[in-house]
Amino acid sequence: MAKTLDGKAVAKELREDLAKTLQTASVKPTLAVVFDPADDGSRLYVGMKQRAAAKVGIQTRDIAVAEDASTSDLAAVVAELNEDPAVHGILIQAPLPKNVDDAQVFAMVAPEKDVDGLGVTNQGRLFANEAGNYPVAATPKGVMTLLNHYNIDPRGKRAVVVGRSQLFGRPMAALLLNADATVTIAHRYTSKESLTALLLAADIVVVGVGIPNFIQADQIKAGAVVIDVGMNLVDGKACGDVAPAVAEKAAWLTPVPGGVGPMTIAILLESTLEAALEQEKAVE
Ligand SMILES: NC(=O)C1=CN([C@@H]2O[C@H](COP(=O)(O)OP(=O)(O)OC[C@H]3O[C@@H](n4cnc5c(N)ncnc54)[C@H](OP(=O)(O)O)[C@@H]3O)[C@@H](O)[C@H]2O)C=CC1
Ligand SMILES: Nc1nc(=O)c2c([nH]1)NC[C@@H]1CN(c3ccc(C(=O)N[C@@H](CCC(=O)O)C(=O)O)cc3)C=[N+]21
Repeated sequence: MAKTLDGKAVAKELREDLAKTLQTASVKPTLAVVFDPADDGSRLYVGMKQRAAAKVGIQTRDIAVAEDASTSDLAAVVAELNEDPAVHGILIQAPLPKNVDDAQVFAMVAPEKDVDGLGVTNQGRLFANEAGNYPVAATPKGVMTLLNHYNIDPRGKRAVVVGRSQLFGRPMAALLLNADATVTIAHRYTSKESLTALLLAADIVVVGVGIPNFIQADQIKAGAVVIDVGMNLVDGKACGDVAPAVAEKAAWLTPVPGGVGPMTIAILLESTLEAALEQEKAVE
């Protein structure tokens, strides 16, 4: 039976450390959250992010986007937030309304306020494995933090990332590559046969496609580490992309809920604090 990678517990520790740091910090960070209130998921996740922020001492500012907003409407919103010295971090919660190109909006965020690391500058730094501190997408960074917590070192391991979005798959693959894993990315055009062959050879599998039970037990090598990033609502209950029976094959598995989700939120808060501290240093 797989052991649990307890994201909920690790995230709680992280948030407690942050709260402690913030008690004596010289700055009170503010995170602006740009989101589509008509999207059920966004309302739910943004609410969770705001509550977690308030608990550690990070202020949030909501910017609800109108249903008929365009990319250029968003450009004006983001430009204003970029200029506002009271805002330290800007989160563009995906997906935005249908007429908006999410990637274009990610790219408009000033790199020093891009706490989710989704803009081209910060993604470029990640892909170049640039040294130093810069924000990295919270979900993949949360996965790396969780692996590190359990002393699972990707170096020399065969890792398969399923999904290639800007939010998850691409930065996940870059982080694993930077950590010296041998990385393969699978996506919609990877045949089922190829995917199964890749998965059966993988030591570390990280899946985020948004399809319940997408990964089955007979596709997983005995003893593999399996990270379930998927977040699906089935009959009102959260479930991931990995079938429950995978727990009988894997050595380690993240639960849903209580795995990657809470890590994503904790890392976002950590990146917001880091951005605020950097910006304060810059004006001194
Ligand atoms: N727990 C958390 O903190 C987070 C959870 N999530 C969850 O992770 C999942 C993915 O999110 P996100 O990346 O934003 O979603 P996207 O819809 O942007 O991307 C989905 C990815 O899955 C790939 N895909 C779709 N169908 C298949 C298939 N049949 N075989 C292989 N690959 C496939 C797509 O491939 P292609 O590029 O070819 O279209 C795409 O790269 C969702 O369930 C989301 O809710 C996301 C972010 C954070
Ligand atoms: N710019 C941007 N950054 C994101 O990080 C981002 C985004 N856009 N768009 C949508 C996805 C989704 N996402 C989640 C975060 C936490 C949970 C989470 O904490 N989930 C709980 C369960 C929630 C429930 O019970 O329904 C858990 O896994 O334990 C889920 C999903 C962040 N995303």
